Formats: sequence, structure tokens, C-alpha cells
Amino acid sequence: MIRSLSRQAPAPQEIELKLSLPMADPARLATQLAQVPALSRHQATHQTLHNIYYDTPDQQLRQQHAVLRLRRVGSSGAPRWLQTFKMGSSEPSALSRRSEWETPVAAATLSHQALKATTWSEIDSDGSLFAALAPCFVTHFERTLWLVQQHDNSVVEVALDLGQIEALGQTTPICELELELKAGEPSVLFDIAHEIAHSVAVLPSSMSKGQRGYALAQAGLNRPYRAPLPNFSKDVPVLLMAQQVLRHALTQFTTNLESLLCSDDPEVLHQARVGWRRFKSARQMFRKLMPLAAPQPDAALHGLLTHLGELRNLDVARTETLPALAEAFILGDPRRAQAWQTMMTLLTQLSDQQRETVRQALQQADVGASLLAIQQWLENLPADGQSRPAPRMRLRGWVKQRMQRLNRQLDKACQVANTPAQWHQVRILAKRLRYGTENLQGLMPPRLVKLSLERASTLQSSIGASRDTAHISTLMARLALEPGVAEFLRGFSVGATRALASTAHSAKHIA
Ligand SMILES: O=P(O)(O)OP(=O)(O)OP(=O)(O)O
Repeated sequence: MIRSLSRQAPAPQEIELKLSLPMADPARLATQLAQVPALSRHQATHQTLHNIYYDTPDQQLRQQHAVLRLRRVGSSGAPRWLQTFKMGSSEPSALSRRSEWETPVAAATLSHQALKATTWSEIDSDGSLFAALAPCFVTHFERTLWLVQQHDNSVVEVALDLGQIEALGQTTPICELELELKAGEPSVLFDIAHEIAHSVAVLPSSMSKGQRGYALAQAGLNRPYRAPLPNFSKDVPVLLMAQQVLRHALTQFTTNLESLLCSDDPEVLHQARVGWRRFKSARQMFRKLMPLAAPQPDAALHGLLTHLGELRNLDVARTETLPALAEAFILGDPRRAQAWQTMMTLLTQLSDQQRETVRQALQQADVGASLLAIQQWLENLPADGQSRPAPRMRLRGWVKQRMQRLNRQLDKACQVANTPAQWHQVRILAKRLRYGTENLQGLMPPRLVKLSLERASTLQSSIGASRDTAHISTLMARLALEPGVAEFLRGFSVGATRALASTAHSAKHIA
């Protein structure tokens, strides 16, 4: 916890970088980490932590991004109790900054008195909220701690937490690393994280244990995550705006990646890819204003993105395109039904294998290191911007200009589209227009928002549906199909490819 030097903001701050550990074997983690050069020079210590989280029945603390918990340190025989109150922000990021007050208390009972020195009264002026508090979930875990002191006097506490969260009879594992800044600049957190990421697979993670506890209690863990669209005032500095847009998109990507490790839900994968596309579109849109160019994904991250795309194609065929065709092929004939079923079983096996490939890729150290580099660049934007200020501009004018440019690019691509690769380009530009409009709609005239969104989604869905269908023939070549099924799908695919040509033709008129 860092004490602020500013007179206006005396609240102690917790600055923390959270990394999840998508490794198959948590039992080896402590040994592996102990060999990381930054940690090997320091003796690890151990703590057993048991935490009870409190909230009102209608979760007023959660709604205000606040956390109140009682923590027992050590065994139940000789316990030490701490009461912790944290106030966070609504900005999702693996690098969190929260106000935090931690006070020793005599027993396992919440103390109103201990909250007097905090900002509690801002959310509970008459004490009624405190009176309505009740336990809502617990966490308990073993913490292995390294206190890393650097030559520049920075101090970072690196904590490996292994244990579980329990809510309403449900449990979920805790397996994560937290790097908390005790002294120095936040960049030192990334320096140490990079060293760790060379040898241990990590993923930047924006969910606190508290958020995961709430999600567990509501059966909402590992569900598809759609980051909320940022809301700006018209005088927000442009780099902060870019940072918020990019942060939401990157968090959408990494949160769904984490869920992909244990969820088979096609929508989780879909939202991971949407997150990455939102990120890429925003990176492209803001690129000229950036003090430093974003790091490009390395080969391992590229590999993961390719695997995700292949899995998405299989998911779409298995859950959307083919089920819609089943009746047209089967026509009530049991033998045809059997042949269709055999194909669907093969397809399911193929997508299970591909899912496994994705999970293996997520466990590669290089993927985490690449994501960490992107996260660091993103968190540094305002600081980098101080040394290389963005050009002065009228924000609304700039946004309008960008959107008009995107529309013009789309017009041009529609006019020349004639080959599958060109239609694909139209679809990419349509998505860019949609994400750009969604991200910046608060700064655009409402009529332009409406027109751009309508145009982008019409193009995107009509070209997308035909393309998914045309893709079936590529996919089918990978499966040993019965001749009847293969012929039916070949015929269907030829028809779909022609439909794609006519869709692209009408797309020129949407332009
Ligand atoms: O020990 P802390 O205070 O960092 O808290 P935690 O139990 O690790 O929970 P969180 O995920 O909120 O940092």
C-alpha cells in the first residue's frame, strides 16, 4: 500500500498488477517462480489467509466498486484479524489502483469504528448500509510472498496465491500472482512481471478475487464477457480517451481468454475475438495520436489468434450453419439421419481437438509475455504522452473526420469488391466502422451514429453469413464424409459462394 503525498488525496493507494497462471500444474509454480532471477535472490515467506467478504443483500458495495472484508492471518489456533476496505474504479484493467485501508481488529467481527478513518461515510452517511451488511462469500488461500527490493529503492511484493473461493456451496480455484507496488513507479511491476513471464505462462487479469466471488455466487463465472462501452465527456484529453477505449477492448480479450481455459461456450471464444478486433480497430484509429506505436503481437500471439479463428469457424459450422441444413438433407430418412449424425460427431471431435490446441497455446509463456507488453504500453500512454504530447485538436471535429474517412474507405472497398478476399476486406472495414462508432458515439452527432451502425451491421451480417456458409466446403475437406453428405454439402457450398457474389453486389448499393 502506498501513502499518497498529495494533501488533497490522503487515501492510501494499492497499486497492483494481477496475472492469472494458466498452467496445468499449480503444484510446481512455487518452485518455478523461486528460480526467476528477480525472486531467487529473496527468501519467500508463507501465509495462510482466510477472508470473509461482506455486502448488503442488494449488493450496494459491489455497485459502488467497494469491498469490505475481514481477513484472518495464520491458523485458527493463533489468528490475527484485519479489516480491509477498498474503493476501486469502474475501469477494468490488470493494473488496478484502489484506495485501501487495512486495520487490525480484535475478533472476527466487523468494526464500524475502524471505518471512521476511511471514505466509508461517503457511501453510508447514516450507518444504514453498515447495519445491513452480511457475509456473502469467503476465500481461503496459501500465499507465498517475495519482497523484491531493487537498486532504485523500488519495492514490490510478489504474491503467489493458491486456494479457493467459496460461495453458496460452490467453489472455484484461486491460482494467481499479484505484484503490489510498495515503493517506486508502476513500471517496476511490469519489469518484474516480464522476468516472470519469460519462464512461467501468465495472462494479464482484471478480475479481483472479490469480483470472482460475486460472479461465483451468481453462477456468472467464465461466462462471455462484453466490456461496457466507455462513456466520455467532450473535454476528455485525447490520450485518456484512447487509453479507455483500448483498455476496455484489451480487457474483453484477456478476460475471455482466461475463461476459455475451462469454458467450452462458443460465445466466450466469440467475445474474445470481438475484444481483439475492437482493440485492433481502436489502435488503428488512434495510431497517429500515439506517443509510441503499440507493440506488435509476436509469433506466439499470432499463432493463438490463428487457432482462435479456426476454432470459431468450427463452432459456427457446428452450432449455426449445419444445424440449419440438417432437415433439408435428412428428409425424414433414418439412414440419412445416421449419416448426418456421423458427420456432426466428427465435427465435434475436430472442434474438441482445436479447443485443446487453443488451451495449449494459452499456456505458452510467449503469449503472456506479448500480452503483458501490450498492457504495459497501454498503461504508460499518459506518461509517454507527457514527453511527446499529442497534437492539439478539437475532439469532436477529429472524431467526425475519422468516421467520414472510414465511411469513404468502405465505399471504395464496396465498389471494387469482386473476389472473396475483397469481400473479406469489406467485412473488416464494416467491423472497423461499427467498433469505431460504438466506441466514440458520445462524441458523434446522433444521426451519424445511427447511419454508421446501420450500414456497418447490414454489411457485416450479410457478407458474414454467406462467407460462413461458403466456408463449409473447406471444412468438409478435412472430414471423411459419406458420399451422400459430401455431395449435398458441396452443392450447397457452390450455391452459397454464388450467393456471396450477389450479396457483395447488393453491398455496393448499401454503400
Ligand atoms: O491481499 P490483497 O489485499 O491484495 O487482496 P486479495 O485477497 O489478493 O484480493 P484481490 O484480488 O482483491 O487483490
